[in-house]
Amino acid sequence: MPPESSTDRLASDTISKTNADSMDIHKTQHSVSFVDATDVDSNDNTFHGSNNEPLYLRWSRLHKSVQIKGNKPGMLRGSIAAPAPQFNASVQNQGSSQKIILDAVSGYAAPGEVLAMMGPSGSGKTSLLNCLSGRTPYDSGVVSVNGRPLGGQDMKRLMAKIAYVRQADIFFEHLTVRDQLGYTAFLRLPEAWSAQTKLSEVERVIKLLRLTKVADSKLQLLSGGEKKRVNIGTELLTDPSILLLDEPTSGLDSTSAVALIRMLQDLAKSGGPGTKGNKTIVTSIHQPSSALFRSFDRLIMLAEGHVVFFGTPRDSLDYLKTQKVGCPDGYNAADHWMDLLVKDSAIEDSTTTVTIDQSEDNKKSETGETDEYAIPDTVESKSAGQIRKETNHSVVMSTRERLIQAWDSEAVAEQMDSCVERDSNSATVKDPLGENVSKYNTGWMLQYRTLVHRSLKNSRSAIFTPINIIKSCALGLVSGLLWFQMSYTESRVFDRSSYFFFTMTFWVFDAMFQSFMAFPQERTVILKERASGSYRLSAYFMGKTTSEMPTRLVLPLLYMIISFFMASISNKFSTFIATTLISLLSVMAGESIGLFVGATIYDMEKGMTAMTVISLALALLGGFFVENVPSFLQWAKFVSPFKYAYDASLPLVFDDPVPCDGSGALEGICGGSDTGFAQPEEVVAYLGVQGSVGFNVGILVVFGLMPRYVAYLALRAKKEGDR
Ligand SMILES: Nc1ncnc2c1ncn2[C@@H]1O[C@H](COP(=O)(O)OP(=O)(O)OP(=O)(O)O)[C@@H](O)[C@H]1O
Repeated sequence: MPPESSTDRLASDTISKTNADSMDIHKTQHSVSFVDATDVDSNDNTFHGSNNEPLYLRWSRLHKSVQIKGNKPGMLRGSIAAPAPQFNASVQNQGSSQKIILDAVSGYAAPGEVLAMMGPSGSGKTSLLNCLSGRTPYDSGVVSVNGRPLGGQDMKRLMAKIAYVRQADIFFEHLTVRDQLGYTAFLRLPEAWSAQTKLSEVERVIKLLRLTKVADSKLQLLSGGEKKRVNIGTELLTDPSILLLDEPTSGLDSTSAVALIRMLQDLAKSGGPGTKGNKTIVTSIHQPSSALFRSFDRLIMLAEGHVVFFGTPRDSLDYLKTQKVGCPDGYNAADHWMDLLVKDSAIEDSTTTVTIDQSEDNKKSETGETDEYAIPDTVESKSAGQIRKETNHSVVMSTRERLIQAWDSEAVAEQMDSCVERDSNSATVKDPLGENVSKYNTGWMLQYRTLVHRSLKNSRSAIFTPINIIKSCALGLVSGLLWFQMSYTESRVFDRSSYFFFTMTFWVFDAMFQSFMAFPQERTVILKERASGSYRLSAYFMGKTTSEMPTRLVLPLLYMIISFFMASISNKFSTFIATTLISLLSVMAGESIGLFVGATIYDMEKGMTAMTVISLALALLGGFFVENVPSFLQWAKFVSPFKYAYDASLPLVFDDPVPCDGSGALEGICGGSDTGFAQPEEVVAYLGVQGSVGFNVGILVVFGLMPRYVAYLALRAKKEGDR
């Protein structure tokens, strides 16, 4: 424990003030809850009863650590690539080590307030938000909502009730703003609500976030700030009581950043038009301007996973004074905090000094704001510069560590515990997450229908692009010309079979790579949406499979229409239909393999390598290129979908006797003669076809389903926030 000092007094003053605030809000909260409870519409009790109630979020002694794998010495790593040991102490550890990313973190966020989370990069802001939102587990500690400590199952339900706006704006970029919000409304608003009500909610959010002008623009065309607002809007649709935001201002110019934070502050106070109750807002933010810094209701300062301050911005400045590191006049308070807390090897090792006066000036000129603390002349600027000069590494290190040491986390934790205990003993406390045990607001069927609709729209724009249509037509034309008007005779038997091998190979490859490439992008959207309890994975998978099928199949169909008749593969229309269906089935098999690789291998580069090896190996094993596959590899051809697509097509094409023409192509059957016929079954056997058409089609169906199912299981095992 730190020695009794003015620091301690200030910390305990801050805490008791905090507690007093917490008590006040807490008192009012019960009366609000009571009014809300009586005001519930009979149709939507699971929703309004839980989501609109002001919620008090507290956490105490949160601890989280992760396993860090040590670098194994490799040829390169051991020599050139490894950093010099003196610069990177942790890398020296060859085995795995434990890294503490949150250590005894305590605090609270109250309804009607914006809590700003600040700290240098890597201080644990995202990790804390992830834990509070239920996205990632923590090792120990307590998170409570309205005095109810949350267990593992509660955390799952909490995920659906807390809106969490992550740093990255992840959407299906082909959709418009209205589509994005509309689909979210249908997936996440209570099923009992009418479509009209859901659409009016969408319009409310569009208006609230000033997105009217871009409502019908595709997301890929929006600016960074507009995308961020859509991201926030997507979460606000459910009118959540708690809104967590991870650096919502990153990538925004300072004017938009200020506007966004002001909007959040309004939202916290009023709940926004058409909503009930105040919102509890927690946002992480990087170095706001002085004015913005002072406008937050409360701050939590983090450094290396420790809390170094929790309280109001004004108190934070007093606190720093007691620590003898007060913010100099004319200096941005947020920047000052950051200077004290930052641990950057580049700064520590540097002998030159970066002047903060400049960054401050830049900031002010960007925002056009006047700093309330600013004292316009050089005397003060100079003293700020001098202070900055003191921030050589020894001072930075000792100040940060001293601040970590000085903060009495246990006192905050004890206050949180006593509030939780008092609340849980209260007779009026009810389950803040509502009685609904499911984390979904909608049933499987509605989720499936909505996702089919969205996927149809999305895949139509993503797959059915002009460039893909041109590709299919051009390839059809080239193939048609290469195999142009083949006669149905002995000499063209191998050309005919090679047409099918090429066709099946190309379309399986194409589907494999397309679905593999599409998946990493889609996977992040799915993980994000699933983390907020939008839908079941099975609904998504079924929706994707059924909706993308028609669009994915149109392209091979175009190719077949052009090439089949140009090459004169057969003059029977039924053969055209049957072989086209088989090529479509092989596309489904290829897509399924692509999904499997995309879902199981997270790393794009590794996935790409795996795809290349798998696809080429499967094509080679198909039996077309190597006639005499070594006996120990004979089994391997049975794992190639190309083989089944090829074997299923040939009996359909060679269904009439083939006239011998003396070319010797079917030497073993025609014997070099130009009279007589090779019987269909003899031809297909000569070409090495195995199994009946039905059997090969059946195996193709299995290929279309099995890897897809494994991909589903792999995706199920992944959680949002996994790194
Ligand atoms: N799963 C993990 N494995 C290894 N390290 C992790 C993991 N999760 C977090 N960390 C580490 O924990 C620390 C805190 O990370 P976090 O993302 O919470 O920081 P942050 O304050 O949000 O940073 P930034 O402001 O740059 O986003 C970082 O050093 C990060 O590398």
